[in-house]
Amino acid sequence: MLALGKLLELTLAGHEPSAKIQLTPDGTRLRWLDEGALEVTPPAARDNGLDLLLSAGVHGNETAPIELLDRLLRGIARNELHPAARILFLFGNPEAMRRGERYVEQDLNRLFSGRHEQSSGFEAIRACDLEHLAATFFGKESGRTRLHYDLHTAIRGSKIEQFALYPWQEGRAHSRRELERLRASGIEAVLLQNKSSITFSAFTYAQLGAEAFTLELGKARAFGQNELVNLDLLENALHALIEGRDVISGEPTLDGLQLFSVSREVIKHSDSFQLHLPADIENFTELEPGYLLAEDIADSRWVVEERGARIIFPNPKVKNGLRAAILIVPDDGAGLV
Ligand SMILES: O=C(O)CCC(=O)N[C@@H](CCC(=O)O)C(=O)O
Ligand SMILES: [Zn+2]
Repeated sequence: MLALGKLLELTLAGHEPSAKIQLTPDGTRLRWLDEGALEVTPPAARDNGLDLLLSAGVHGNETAPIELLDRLLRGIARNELHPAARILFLFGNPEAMRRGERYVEQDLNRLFSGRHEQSSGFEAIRACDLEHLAATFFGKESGRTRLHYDLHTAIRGSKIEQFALYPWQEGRAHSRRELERLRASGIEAVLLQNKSSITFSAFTYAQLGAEAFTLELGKARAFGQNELVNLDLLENALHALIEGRDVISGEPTLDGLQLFSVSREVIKHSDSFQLHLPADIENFTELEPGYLLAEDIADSRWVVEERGARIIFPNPKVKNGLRAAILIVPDDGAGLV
């Protein structure tokens, strides 16, 4: 296998490859760009016009998606997968990956869309670098298709194991076609965002015009302990995307895909913040109207008012000013185009 196919090994060891460019026997070019960043270019005759950004390890302890990208890249480097798409592989936070931690100083996935400029330190620099890598990859050329999957796993268990978060931008509708493809990739639910955000997928969606998603693929575990996370459907879909084959076999459908929208984000404002949920509560647990969800400074209270409300990503340990949970409600998909 070509040495650049071992991007994960190189990244975990903190090594730069001696050869930065390599060619597979079928003429695919691999180019190392930066720590944890590798561009794949198919031979011109096979290029189908898709620019596919695949990222994982934005949270360093979310290893199942990191291992998935490693398998894909090794498949390309072994000449087993034959790309028709241009691809940018990114391991988001190499230092956190080496430490097996979500982040080193601060959550990298809260530093995009310029937020890194108001901050400093390791993750702020990396967010700036990732923005540049993504912007350069997608380039200025119009007429190509831009797609970004930012792969994650969640801190806690979930009633719905594999789900997507679809960013939002003023004046832009969510695409039914993209959701049909996600459904065919094993994604069971999609959360349609309704305001801008400072995550990586929100950046590529709103600033770079890509179709972009955060994919949550099960519970975070250490390297080598992901046998309970079944990514077969997604992996097959990514093979198809990479090789320019249809992901959807048969009639496209949204049947079986649950849609939700954000009702409210619970923001932690102070050290007095208290979240009134059991520590082991699962994502997508339903909460009854009237339930006292959280309390914070100056007697502020979060009481559930919505019918059919569910909770995701509850985390009272986030830094002040950040999202400590999301209350979501079912969505009928009327806004899809
Ligand atoms: O399990 C949790 O509490 C967090 C899981 C996680 O890392 N989720 C992403 C979602 C990003 C998005 O909102 O698109 C995150 O919080 O960064
Ligand atoms: Zn994550």
